[in-house]
Formats: sequence, C-alpha cells, structure tokens
Amino acid sequence: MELLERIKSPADLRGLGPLDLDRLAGEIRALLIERVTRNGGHLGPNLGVVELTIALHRVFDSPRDSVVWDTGHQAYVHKLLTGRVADFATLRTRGGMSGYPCRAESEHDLVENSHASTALSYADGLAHARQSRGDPGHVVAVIGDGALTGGMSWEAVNNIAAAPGRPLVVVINDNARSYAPTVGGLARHLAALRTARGYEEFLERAKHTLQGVPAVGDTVYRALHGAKKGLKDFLTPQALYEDLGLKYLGPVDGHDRTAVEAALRRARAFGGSVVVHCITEKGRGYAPAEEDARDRFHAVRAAPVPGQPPAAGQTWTAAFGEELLAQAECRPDVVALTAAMLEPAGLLPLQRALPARVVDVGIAEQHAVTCAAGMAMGGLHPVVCVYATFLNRAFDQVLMDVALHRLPVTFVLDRAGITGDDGASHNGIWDLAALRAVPGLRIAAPRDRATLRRRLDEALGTEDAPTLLRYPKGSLPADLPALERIAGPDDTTSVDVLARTGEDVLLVAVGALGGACVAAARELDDRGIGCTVVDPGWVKPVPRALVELAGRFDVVVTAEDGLRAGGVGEALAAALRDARTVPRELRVLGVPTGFLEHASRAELLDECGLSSGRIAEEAGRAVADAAGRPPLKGAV
Ligand SMILES: Cc1ncc(C[n+]2csc(CCOP(=O)(O)OP(=O)(O)O)c2C)c(N)n1
Ligand SMILES: CC(=O)[C@@H](O)[C@H](O)COP(=O)(O)O
Ligand SMILES: [Mg+2]
Repeated sequence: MELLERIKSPADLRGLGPLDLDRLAGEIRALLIERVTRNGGHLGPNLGVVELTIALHRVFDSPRDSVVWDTGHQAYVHKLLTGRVADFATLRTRGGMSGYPCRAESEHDLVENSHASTALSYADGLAHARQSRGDPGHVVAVIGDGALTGGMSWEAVNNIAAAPGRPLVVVINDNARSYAPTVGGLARHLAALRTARGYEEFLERAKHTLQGVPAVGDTVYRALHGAKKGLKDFLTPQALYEDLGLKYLGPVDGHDRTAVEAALRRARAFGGSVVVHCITEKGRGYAPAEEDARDRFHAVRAAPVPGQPPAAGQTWTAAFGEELLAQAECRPDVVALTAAMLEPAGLLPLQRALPARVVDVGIAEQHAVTCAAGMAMGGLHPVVCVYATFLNRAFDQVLMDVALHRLPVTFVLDRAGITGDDGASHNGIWDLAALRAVPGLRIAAPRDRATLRRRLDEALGTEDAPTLLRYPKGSLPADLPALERIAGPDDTTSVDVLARTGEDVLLVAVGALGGACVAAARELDDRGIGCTVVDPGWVKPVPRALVELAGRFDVVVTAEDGLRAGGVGEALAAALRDARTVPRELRVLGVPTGFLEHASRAELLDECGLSSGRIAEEAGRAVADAAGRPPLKGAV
C-alpha cells in the first residue's frame, strides 16, 4: 500500500503518472478485499468504482467541487482518496469509520442518507446554490443504474434539464445491477446504450481508415459523422437525455481510467449539465465477486470473530419466504412486490416456484405501494415486501392510496427496528410510530416463527383493511410458546402470556423483544420481583384485552424495538388514560428520537435500554418507585 498511504488528499493524485495510477488502483482493490471481507460491507459496489473514483478525483477538485454519491454504499474508494486510509481498518465498527459518507469524518462527504435515488436532487440544489451565489466549480453526482430506477431521480432530471448552464455532471455508474440485474424499461434503455460502445469503436475505426483515403475519404467521413446522430439515435437511443436538454457523453468504459478522465474533462468544460455514462462491473478485479451470480458480493457479512459463535439458525427473512410460499400455493390471489430487493426480502423461494407471483418494480417503493393498491382494487391480495426504513418513502401512498380505500394490502417489513451497522438511515425504527397515524391499518409484530406464520395468515385473511407485519434483521429466536392466551373479542385481539412469576410488574413485549422480556422476568424473579410477560401480537389497534389486563397492574413496562415517541407503549398509555386505569408506574421503553451512530444491533439495543439486562433494571426501578407512591387509579 506504499502508494495509497501517500495519498492524503485528491491533490496527491494529480502528480501520479499512468503506471503509478494503475498500481494505485491495484493497491486499493487489495485493501478493499482484505478489509471488507473481514469487517463486512459493500465489496462488490466499491470494486466496481475504483478507476471511476480515481478519475473523478483527478479531474474535479473536491471539496471545492461538490461530489455526491447516491446511496453512498460505494464511497469507500472516495474515502481512501480523501485522507482516510489509516481509519479504513475501523470500517463499520462502533466509533469507527461509517460505511457511508459521513460529514463528521470529512469535508469531502456531503450526503449521509443511504436511501437511493436522492443524489440528483441534492446535486440540483447544490448547483442552484452555486449559481445563485456565484460560486465557481462543479457539482458531480455519481448515481447507479439501480438508483436511476427511483422516481426521485427523474423528478430531478426534469428540473436539471430545464436549468440552463447548471455546473452539474451526472456520472451514471452503470453495472447493470442493483442487487440483481436492474429491471424495467430504463434498464433496457441503458443496455441499448451499453451496446453503443461497439458503435463508437466502429466509428473511430472508420474515421481512421477514411481519413487515410485521399480526396474523398474526408468527405465520406464527414458525411458518416453527420449521419452519426441519426444513426446513433437509431442504434443507441441516448436521445432520452439529449431531447431532455442534457448533454450525453458515453458510453465510456468505467474501468479505463484514461477514458473516464477524458470524458469527465469534456463534461467539466461543457458549461452546462452533462451526463457521463460509465459502464462498470460490480465486483471487478475479484474473481469470487465477479463470478457471484447472486449479487456480485453486493454486501458481504463480517468474518466470524474468533471466540464468538457465528450467527446461527434461520433468519427471519428466510422463514418469511417459506411461509409466504406456503400461503401463495393455496392463495392464487396473493402476489408479492419488491423494490429491487427480491432476495434480501426473502422472495426467492416464491419467485422460483411461482415466478409470475413476484413483481420487482426497481427501487420504487412509492410505485410498489400504489401498484399494490391497484392490484387490490383488481381483486388480488398483494404483499409489499420492503425493509422498514424504505417504507418511510411511501407513507403517503400507504395512507392515501391504500388505507383511505380500506384495501386488503399486506405490508411485510423486514429489518424493522434497529439494524445497526448500516448507520442511521437504515434503522427501521419509524414504522410503528409513523404508521400509528394511518386509520384502519392493522399492525402485528410476530415474536417467532410460529407467530410469524399465525400473523401472516391473519393478515392475508383480512380483506377489509390493510395489514402490516414487522420483524427485525437477523436470526429467528427459538419459538416462544404462550403459557396461556387471554382472549379478546376475536382471535386477532387476544394477548399471549409468555411468563408469569408474579404480579409486581406487567411487562408488555412487542414482537421480537419477547425473548429479552422473558429473560428480564427471570432476572427480576431472582431479585424477588414477580413479573407477568405478555405479547399482544397485534399492536395496532391496541387490543382491548391488553388495556383491561394492564389496568389491573400497579406497574406496567412496555418494550418495543422502535421509536418510543408515538410507539406502541404510548398508545397503551393513552388507552389506559382513556379507561381511567392509569397504573402507579408506567414505563415506556423504546428507541429515543434521534439518529443512531452505526454499531452492531446488539450494542445499540443495549444502549437504548432494550437488552434483557436493561429491561430488568428499568422494571426493577419502576417497582421500587411505585412502592413509595399512592395508587393513581382513576386519575386522568
Ligand atoms: C429507497 C431505497 N430502497 C432500497 C435500497 C436498498 N439498496 C441499497 S443499494 C441498492 C442497489 C443500488 O443499485 P445501484 O444504484 O445500481 O448501485 P450499485 O450497487 O449497483 O453500485 C438497493 C436496492 C436503498 N438503499 N434505498
Ligand atoms: C446499501 C444497501 O445495500 C443496504 O440496503 C444494506 O446493505 C442492507 O444490508 P442488509 O441487507 O444486510 O440489511
Ligand atoms: Mg448498479
């Protein structure tokens, strides 16, 4: 890494010759492979942008020029070239380097949000600001072909194309994949452009040959070149960009640094918005990634830590995939939708068995939700399968396109709750609080495989309202059978009792925190504090059986892997107030409102007071506090 260690800023790149630059690319790849296979992270995407990032930082002058990375998972090389080689060993570790751009780490980093399809909007705003302030320099946005399938990208293109003289360069990092091959008409359009590379090479050869022919050669070449636009439009419909008013350069081999630099220099000199279309290969330079048909090592897991047992057992995602397939085999009306996360959301079994019953809309959650509304209006029962954090993007669609019409759409949110390593914007902590405001939407949080199966069945059996299931990242816990079931008006409003060592405190466990709450009850029992642990299953609306049960306890503690503010605990507190059965002590445990720094899920759960030890601590304190306080029953 002798060369890479000398790079303290992009300026150090400009003194290097071609051989050193090639050597530098090799050193970067070696470091990416060594470190990311150990710490985990986005190996494939970053191997695919080594030459592109070197070229970009040689042509443009960050941070005088602004560089925005869409989604940001492919910014490791950018970090290595902007003075962070020494910190790279701490990638994705608590207190270490983030796996995404991070403003606190560097003035070269602007956008921390890992939600895709935002870069062009940021870039339009940054360029507008530069123009209105008279600031020199450019804005460069690097966006993947997958992120280009997101609607926001085209809202931005529509505006960028209408703004004359924007000092904006859009670099399309086209590796033809999101996780899987990119889907949709746009993917076909980009594929057509990719084949244009052969056309450009043909034209170069023709130019060289014809210009060697005396007298007529040059005339013929000029005629051919004049026909180029028409021929190229016919062969390679890049008119999409140019008819919109954007200059299009490309396609360029994104691994030919010299060619990328030449295209970027042309773009920089153009004096208006330019699209530079780079063809890259996800996983380039590392055979196991290049040969990985699944997702080209899009995101690799951290290597097992010596002495720590690797994550064992089936994941929530795999279990859901099996349960959904079982349902779909009996229910021809069930159709699953994904937003470019088919395998990550567990839909591979269904796609393999019943391919027509899985729809991948690209990175387009808003379209997924309203398309599902249309499917439901058409008599189907759609299942929208997304990561919890990404449903934030489609709140209005859930509210006004689905719930307003009381449509039987089922949402399944994977990675609900704290996810940890992927930073603040990947935690799925907003769903319970945000969606509590959606009239008629019913929400369930399964605690294990058996309740996942049961809640999915109940959700798919609900035809007069939208339903939603949510579960966390990682391995399924062991099944946690109910000791007894406290019946409600119907089976979906009953409450499962998971543990009963006494009645000093009622512990309400939401979903996957059932195990932690049962463990907390054991700790409390050892300290002579009797606990009853219950799991309501359906948490919206709050089951009446839960309100009646909680109204009989002096101390109630709720625990949820989601925002405390506006979550399930606060909904129960409001119901107890309405029933005038407020307990002496009511503690609502949840994630504080804020953005969590990256760390492991376990570390952040403990930090938020949601590990079994922390839950036991808080419940013990609540019992102690209640002992010295008169009963509040009946108080408002
Ligand atoms: C709104 C949103 N939905 C889903 C994701 C999950 N996701 C992360 S990276 C990725 C694929 C991105 O593909 P592309 O933009 O082509 O970048 P590449 O990985 O190919 O470099 C997806 C779907 C996301 N980050 N944001
Ligand atoms: C940026 C990106 O790809 C994220 O969606 C992230 O990698 C998700 O990671 P997991 O699928 O491991 O939760
Ligand atoms: Mg891509």
